[in-house]
Amino acid sequence: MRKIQVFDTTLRDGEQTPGVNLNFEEKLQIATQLERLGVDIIEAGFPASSEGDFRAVKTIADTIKESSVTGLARSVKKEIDAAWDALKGGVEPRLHVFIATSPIHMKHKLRMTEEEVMENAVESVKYAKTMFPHVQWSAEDACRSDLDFLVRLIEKVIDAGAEVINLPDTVGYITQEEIRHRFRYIKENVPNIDKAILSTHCHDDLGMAVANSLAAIEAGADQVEGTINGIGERAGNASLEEIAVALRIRNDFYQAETGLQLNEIKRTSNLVSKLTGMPVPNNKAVVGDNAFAHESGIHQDGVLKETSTYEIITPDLVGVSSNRLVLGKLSGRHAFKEKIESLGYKATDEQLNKAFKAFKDLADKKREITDEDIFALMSEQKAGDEVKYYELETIQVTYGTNNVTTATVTLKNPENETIQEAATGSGSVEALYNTIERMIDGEVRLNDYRIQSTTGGRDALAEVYVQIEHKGEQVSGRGTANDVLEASGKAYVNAINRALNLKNYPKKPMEKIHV
Ligand SMILES: CC(=O)SCCNC(=O)CCNC(=O)[C@H](O)C(C)(C)COP(=O)(O)OP(=O)(O)OC[C@H]1O[C@@H](n2cnc3c(N)ncnc32)[C@H](O)[C@@H]1OP(=O)(O)O
Ligand SMILES: CC(C)C(=O)C(=O)O
Ligand SMILES: [Mg+2]
Repeated sequence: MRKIQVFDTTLRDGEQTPGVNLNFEEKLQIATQLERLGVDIIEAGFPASSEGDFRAVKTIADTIKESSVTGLARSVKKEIDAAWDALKGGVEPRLHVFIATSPIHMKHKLRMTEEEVMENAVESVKYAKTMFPHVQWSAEDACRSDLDFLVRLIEKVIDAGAEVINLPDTVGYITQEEIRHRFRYIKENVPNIDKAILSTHCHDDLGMAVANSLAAIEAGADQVEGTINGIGERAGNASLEEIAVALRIRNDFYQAETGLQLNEIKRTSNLVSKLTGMPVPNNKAVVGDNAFAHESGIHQDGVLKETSTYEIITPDLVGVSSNRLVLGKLSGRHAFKEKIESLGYKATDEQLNKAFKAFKDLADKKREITDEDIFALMSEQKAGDEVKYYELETIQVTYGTNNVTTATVTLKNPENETIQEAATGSGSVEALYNTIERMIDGEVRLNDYRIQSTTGGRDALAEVYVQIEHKGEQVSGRGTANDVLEASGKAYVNAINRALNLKNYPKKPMEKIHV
């Protein structure tokens, strides 16, 4: 299997992300994790750009032992000197020096001719080689540069001592077909190309950075450059974690692999996200929160039967502890059953069907159903196995700071008749409970009332717990609903029914159980 060198530029190009500014300690922390991840080369910064970056590159070079550390410099002697000062204490110091080679950049930015660029590039590589054992040379904007100019230039730069030739797609412009053609053309036409390796460095302006990097690897690039989470200048760089995982999962196709410890990927991604303040989108490949989450019933059923039906990457491969079945309105019975069993509930088919219906009703109102929601729902279901003498049908409460609070309730009574009543109270819950008390047989004494939300978030369920005394029985009841008053009403009626169950109250004429 071909080995692809991984060149990580999270600390240099990644730091060029608008809004990202890593301090010295943060850079060192990320470099240490990159070393653990097993990247071959860490580009730690641009030593001549500031004192802070110089210090960070120097400390990283002096500290990191398992990866080679490099720093970027323009084709300018004093920047190469600064890079040497920062990098010389490291293991096999390596310089990354660059100059732009496209007509647009040469004419408008550098204001140099092809000959001047060539002379400058060769001189800077020769100069760097007087100090550095390893020199990488980059043709900035290579993917918009004239190919025959590049062929002539690369030959000379290799003769000057560059051992890595990087051909960046600086502005994220190229397509896969074109990048393959470029890399093959350079390989076939630069006479001394076997003295160097080719590197690819793609940007994501058209969302093709990873695809283009893989295409360049297909066409002979032996080094790939990118950043963790794809951060970087403008739309960012190629995501190294995506490339490494694509090479592993599709090594049947690419016949190439990196030496990364893939199970360090998630941890590295989290660290970079935290320290740069750049959130990872939930749907991001490999490291997004949803990368191993399954929402719909058909997918969940498939995954429960055999994960490979819908997962081409196993979560543990990239350091994610497990996949996640997200329960929501598109989930099916298999996933629901798996969830309630994992929470310790056993259910007959009939109980499962009832609970599943209640779950679907809830999922229609709530985006994601959490374990706490399932607990609440299942404890209601258990209560649901008892006879429901009274069934709450509708509640209407009018409350105003200057009005008397009034509740109107519709109930189904033990005779299966629908009855309605209204009463007032000093607050909504009191009005509600006064009303219900008027509608049932016997007095109710409320001993305890507690309310809590099952989860965080505005759409969390309210769970109400009550303790009452009714017909000489001390019982508790629970109710769960999106609305606090509905949950309060349900808890109260639930407790009343429990008391009646304990009393073996006469059965309803036609038992009808709602869930
Ligand atoms: C594609 C990339 O990502 S390249 C890396 C980009 N990263 C950075 O620029 C971050 C660090 N940069 C810096 O701190 C500063 O830009 C410095 C210290 C490098 C230079 O700062 P200044 O001297 O103030 O120049 P400034 O940045 O305004 O302009 C860039 C100059 O470098 C020249 N230049 C650009 N690339 C190169 C190069 N590879 N080699 C030589 N000169 C170059 C430009 O033509 C321009 O020259 P001019 O002043 O004669 O017009
Ligand atoms: C400095 C070079 C390698 C670069 O970042 C680019 O061209 O995108
Ligand atoms: Mg770049």
